[in-house]
Amino acid sequence: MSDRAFASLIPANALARLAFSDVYDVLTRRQSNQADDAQAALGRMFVEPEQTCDDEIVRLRREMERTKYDTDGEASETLTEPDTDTEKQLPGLGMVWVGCYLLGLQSPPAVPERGWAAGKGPLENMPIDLLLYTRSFAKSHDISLRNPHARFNFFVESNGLFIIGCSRSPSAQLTVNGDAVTRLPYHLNQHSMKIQLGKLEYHFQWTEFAAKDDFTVARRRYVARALGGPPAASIDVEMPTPLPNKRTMGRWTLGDALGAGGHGRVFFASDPSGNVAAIKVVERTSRNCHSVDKEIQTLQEVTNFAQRSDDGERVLRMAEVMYSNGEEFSSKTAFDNVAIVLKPMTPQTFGDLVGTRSKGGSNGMTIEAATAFRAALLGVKVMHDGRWLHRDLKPTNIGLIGKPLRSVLLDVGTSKHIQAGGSLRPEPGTVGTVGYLAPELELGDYDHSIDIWSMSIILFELTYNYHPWKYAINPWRDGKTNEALRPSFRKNYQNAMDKMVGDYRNARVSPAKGYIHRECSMSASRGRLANQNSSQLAVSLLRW
Ligand SMILES: Nc1ncnc2c1ncn2[C@@H]1O[C@H](COP(=O)(O)OP(=O)(O)OP(=O)(O)O)[C@@H](O)[C@H]1O
Repeated sequence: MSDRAFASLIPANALARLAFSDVYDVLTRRQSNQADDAQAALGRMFVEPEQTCDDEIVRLRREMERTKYDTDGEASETLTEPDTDTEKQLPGLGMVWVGCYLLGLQSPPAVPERGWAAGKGPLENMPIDLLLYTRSFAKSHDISLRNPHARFNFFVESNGLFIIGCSRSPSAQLTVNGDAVTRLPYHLNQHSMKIQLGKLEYHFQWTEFAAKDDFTVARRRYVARALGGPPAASIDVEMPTPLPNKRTMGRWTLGDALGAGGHGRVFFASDPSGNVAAIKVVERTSRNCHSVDKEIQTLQEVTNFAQRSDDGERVLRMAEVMYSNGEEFSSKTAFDNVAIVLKPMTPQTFGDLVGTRSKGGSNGMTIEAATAFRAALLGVKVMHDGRWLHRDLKPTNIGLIGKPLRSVLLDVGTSKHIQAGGSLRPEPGTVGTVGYLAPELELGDYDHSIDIWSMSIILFELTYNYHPWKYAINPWRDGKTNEALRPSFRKNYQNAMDKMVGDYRNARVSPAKGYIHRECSMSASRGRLANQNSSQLAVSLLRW
């Protein structure tokens, strides 16, 4: 089999296997004088070097013989009582060419915009890329499909592969995994899928080569060149090759994990229409069911707010929630799964930007990171203008999507609405991530400036590629071990400030060399830090 084919279509039922063998016989018999299209179709067939005896085909042929005798008015033999002569002919009856059709970019379809056409052939006037059956086979086996019956092609926006029916007629039967496919593309988003064209059944399967980078690179080039798709560099979300071990939730098929947190795992997901989303799968138990329900309620409120006030789509939204055992948690079941569908799915996060150095050897963040940071601040502004506090900003909770990069605030399920001019009481241990949470979040009343604190630490990381201090526990929580870390924290904090102030001169000369605001001299005072200046640091970027 070609090691550069990205997918195969394997005849699954006896009729499809027999049709495959028949096509191969016909094409190889006519090989010397056949048209280029038929030659190309033959090249898309992988065939084992020797014929094999297929028991089901023996049965199929005998059944056909019997029906023929019946319709001809001759006495029929029952299938269970073959005579000895027929037994002797059995191996001959069942001998077929075994193989599959291959889809590969080195053998593109005759008309790339239409994709690989599958149907009856060979025909003089119409190129059929995947020859499923011949004209005479259709007649003798009563196959009435449209011609071509289906096509395979790539979505230009995402490079995902789809199949589409070629006729509006309800009799033009095409199903994938039992779902009827019409004139709308059906995304082939599972490693192995059952495709049925009338009486003919096939297994569609992605190959090992499809999981390699070589394939994705070649696919990008092909889609841009042959289909006039956007240049590879401007694809928002590129469809990954489906994984062999599939997991489905409703209409969604899950792919790789995008991240994991204290409350669940988040997966890439796609649906038959080619939509993509991030799905957070949370295991609900009697211990956490209230916090899960609370997170979903908050996600819904933030989504409602974002739909009204977030035109730039800078804040994550919840599209739907799926419950494995109904919305109410039942104490009879020890646990159930809740799948939260979130949009957009962002292929990257700020976690990927930390550590990327600007080209040319200068210190400081890249222009790309600076632009993304500014965009993230605008997202924070959208939330704050609507009196929402995010409360868990950190590099992995800020997604990046699109070209140019757009920043999206993720993990908004622990956000909190605040009254105008009001403050919130701390609930230590319930929200935020050590390393990014502002001291007052667990010490005293707090307001929106806790998000500015977190953004300032992210800014430091983007600029210098390391976190200014690292502790496993929060120095600003009550408790002896925690409090013992405070002198060390103050020292690290001061070092960070000194570094930033030292770089200030460069930053003023050229913003590309650093983003230190003149007034950014955060100082620790009486156990509570004045983060006013870090907020100015962030605000100054908004003006930049
Ligand atoms: N829409 C999305 N697109 C891409 N990645 C995402 C998306 N939503 C979440 N993630 C990734 O999954 C990670 C975990 O998701 P989330 O933060 O919602 O879970 P969590 O349990 O609340 O995590 P934590 O306890 O660390 O805050 C995120 O940090 C992010 O990297």
